[in-house]
Amino acid sequence: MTLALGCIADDYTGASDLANTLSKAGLRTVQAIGVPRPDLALPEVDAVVVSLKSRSIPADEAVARSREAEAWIRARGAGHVLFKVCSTFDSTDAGNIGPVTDALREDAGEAIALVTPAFPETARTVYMGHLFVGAVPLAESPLKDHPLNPMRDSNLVRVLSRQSRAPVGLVDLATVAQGAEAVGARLAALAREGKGAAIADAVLDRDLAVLGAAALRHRVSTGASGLGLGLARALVASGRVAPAASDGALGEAVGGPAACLAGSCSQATLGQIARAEAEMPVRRLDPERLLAGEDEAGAALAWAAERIGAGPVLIASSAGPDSVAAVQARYGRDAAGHAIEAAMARIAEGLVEHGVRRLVVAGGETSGAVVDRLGLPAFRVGPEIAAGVPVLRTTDRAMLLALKSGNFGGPGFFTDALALMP
Ligand SMILES: Nc1ncnc2c1ncn2[C@@H]1O[C@H](COP(=O)(O)OP(=O)(O)OP(=O)(O)O)[C@@H](O)[C@H]1O
Ligand SMILES: O=C(O)[C@@H](O)C(=O)CO
Repeated sequence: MTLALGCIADDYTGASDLANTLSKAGLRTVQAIGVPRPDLALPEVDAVVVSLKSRSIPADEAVARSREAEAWIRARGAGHVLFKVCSTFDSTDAGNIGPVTDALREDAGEAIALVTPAFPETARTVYMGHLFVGAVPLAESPLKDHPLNPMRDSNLVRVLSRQSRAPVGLVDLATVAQGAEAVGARLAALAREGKGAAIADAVLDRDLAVLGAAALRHRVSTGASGLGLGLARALVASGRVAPAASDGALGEAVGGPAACLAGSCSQATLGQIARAEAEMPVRRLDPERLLAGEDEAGAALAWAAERIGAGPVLIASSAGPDSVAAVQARYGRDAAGHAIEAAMARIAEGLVEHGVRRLVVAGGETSGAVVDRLGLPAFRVGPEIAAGVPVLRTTDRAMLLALKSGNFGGPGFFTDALALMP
């Protein structure tokens, strides 16, 4: 298998978002969980998205895991590696977008890396290096209250500079509007000034097509699904990939009980859980009891076991910013997050033991914990439920999943997802 494009995603939901975008753009794509083992049989594809759980771990570990993924991808012939980060640039001053981009750029022998989280389809746009979420700057969006990486600065040149070894420049929209040659010239000029990365503006899909064409002339870039779209279009336009129709077919129905798990505390997910309360039984975990050592997971499983024969259920730990802040103040941010993720993973495992083969998970870290616990090696990409969220089918067993990034999906997401997961 020779890859046209290799991608390293810093979380599992982001990886499925990217796999969905690449597949819609005509690239035959597989999402692998972690660096694939040598004995993993993968179908013939144009692109592989290696999913890591490296967004919120120490920077040196994120760099080491990303380098392992990069070595696997390069050994399969990919000329370009895209490091997939969140469209809301989720990170802290300690990393991990800057350190991983620095490392991949150095390994590729490049002077500068193009970086853009723009994804207009989900209303993420970048202008003058400032990231907008819908109509508001990042720092005024709900991301300012993210449980793990509150985003309080909308200027990505500044954000990335604080995490990077080399200074960071800007490719502004006026340059992008002049086309890929102009972007290439600007990158070269910034590299001569000693910049190691450049935030690129983009507000429309046509800007992404320009950035994709410019990025493809280099061996590495960093961005969200929007840059993936640009790269896919450039690969097709260059004739390096013959576009495949993505028919969204995922084989036979799986059937049996279905369940949803939510660990995301994003505003979008909170609204989706509220809506689901009118549509299916919903159980809310009590984080205080869970962190105090009570068996909340066991109780939730017993609750689910009584109901899943009759229809889907939803189990959620999600809470609003005030109660998240209270739990974190008492138990610590990371300890609270990890304990809740571990409980969700245990619940997922128990649900599968009770016959669940159709599972919807909301939240990147939560999805990572669940997928790891279930030991799922790779997914094929099926129909799109909402922008950035496809149905996934495991390559090694008959199971359907949807891994939803916290902020994605419409108000009826859980029911919408299950309707596409027969
Ligand atoms: N009630 C709660 N109080 C404190 N932390 C919580 C609570 N519920 C969930 N968490 C933690 O908050 C974090 C949510 O992160 P997760 O990545 O799952 O969602 P997200 O950030 O909204 O999604 P994405 O990364 O896809 O945007 C997890 O570590 C989770 O365990
Ligand atoms: O880019 C996005 O917004 C998503 O794919 C994601 O990574 C959220 O965690």
